[in-house]
Amino acid sequence: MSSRTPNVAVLGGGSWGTTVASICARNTRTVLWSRNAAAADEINTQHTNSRYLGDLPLTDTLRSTADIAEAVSDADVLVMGVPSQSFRSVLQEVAEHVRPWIPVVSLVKGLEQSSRMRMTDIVQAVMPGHPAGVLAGPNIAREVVQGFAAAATIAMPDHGTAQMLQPLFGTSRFRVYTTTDVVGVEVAGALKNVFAIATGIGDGLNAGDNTRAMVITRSLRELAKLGTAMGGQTETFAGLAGMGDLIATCTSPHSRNRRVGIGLAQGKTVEEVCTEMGQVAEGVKTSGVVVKLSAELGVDMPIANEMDAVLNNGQPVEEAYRGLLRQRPGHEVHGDAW
Ligand SMILES: NC(=O)C1=CN([C@@H]2O[C@H](COP(=O)(O)OP(=O)(O)OC[C@H]3O[C@@H](n4cnc5c(N)ncnc54)[C@H](OP(=O)(O)O)[C@@H]3O)[C@@H](O)[C@H]2O)C=CC1
Ligand SMILES: O=C(CO)COP(=O)(O)O
Repeated sequence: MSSRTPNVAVLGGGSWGTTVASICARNTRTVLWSRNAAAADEINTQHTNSRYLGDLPLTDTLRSTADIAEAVSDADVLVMGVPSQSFRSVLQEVAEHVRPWIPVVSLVKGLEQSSRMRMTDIVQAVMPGHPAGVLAGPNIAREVVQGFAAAATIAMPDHGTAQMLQPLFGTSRFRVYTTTDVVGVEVAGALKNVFAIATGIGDGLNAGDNTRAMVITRSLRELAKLGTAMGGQTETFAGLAGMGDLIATCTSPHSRNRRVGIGLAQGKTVEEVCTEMGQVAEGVKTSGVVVKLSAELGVDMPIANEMDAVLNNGQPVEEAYRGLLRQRPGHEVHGDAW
């Protein structure tokens, strides 16, 4: 039996795909696919990805290519790091080149707009038979590349597979825990982005620390209610992928989703903020999916509803906060209202 470590292929050369690939390259042979040939070349020769991570140095053994078939041809693990709305098309493009039954790990924190599907459901639809899971947690990319201590959880349907993957993604400063709650981790990662936009609006309106804490805490409750209704485990929402990531994204100056909220509060349009950033803010598209799912499942989500109204129906941000404040607070734990 071969004792070599598994080969990893990461698809998506943005901030997070590059960061995770750089970590994996410390542990095993890793190839990063970027659709941008110049970016792939820069990673191979300069060991940087300046468009997304400035001059932060990447692991020098990380290899990058713009040829997707080459990237995955001898992969034992496939890692998906393209944004949620491109996830299906990239997977379809690569499916015929991937070895049978290798595990697929999603890094993605979003839901598909057209189908309302989670990324691991898309894996099952496009590549049935491959074990599909997710890596998520409070992980602002540039802080992870810089080597500041952080933690994430890897969720796979089978705990043995999660344990097999754990050492590929972890380092002494990037602590990777394991779980089998794929749904909980995936839903938590997608939903926190919507609430980070809400928090950013509050910050952009200079509402203060108490307001931010109120919005984060009540957001966690909405996130956990929808997450459990979708099949996630309650404990997951109090963990790294739930509360942990909600705190990081709702408070970090680096969060793209929080920056969308701040920009809206400053009078910019969603399009203006997104163009300025030049990076994905998954919460913008996830907001509409969340309200449809919550209506289908009968879960009351006042904050998410207000965000959908702001992002997709042109509601002024001040009116969103006024709308929430008009609601009478009920029982903190058992009540329906926010
Ligand atoms: N950044 C972070 O701190 C974290 C992000 N995430 C999640 O990771 C996922 C990826 O985000 P992130 O890396 O941050 O995004 P970025 O905006 O930084 O980069 C997106 C990358 O995806 C590529 N891409 C976009 N569409 C396609 C497509 N159709 N085909 C091929 N490549 C495509 C872009 O290529 P190009 O450059 O050519 O446009 C770019 O390389 C998101 O779901 C995000 O929520 C999770 C944890 C942390
Ligand atoms: O998911 C993230 C941190 O865990 C990154 O958040 P943003 O996409 O808002 O930057």
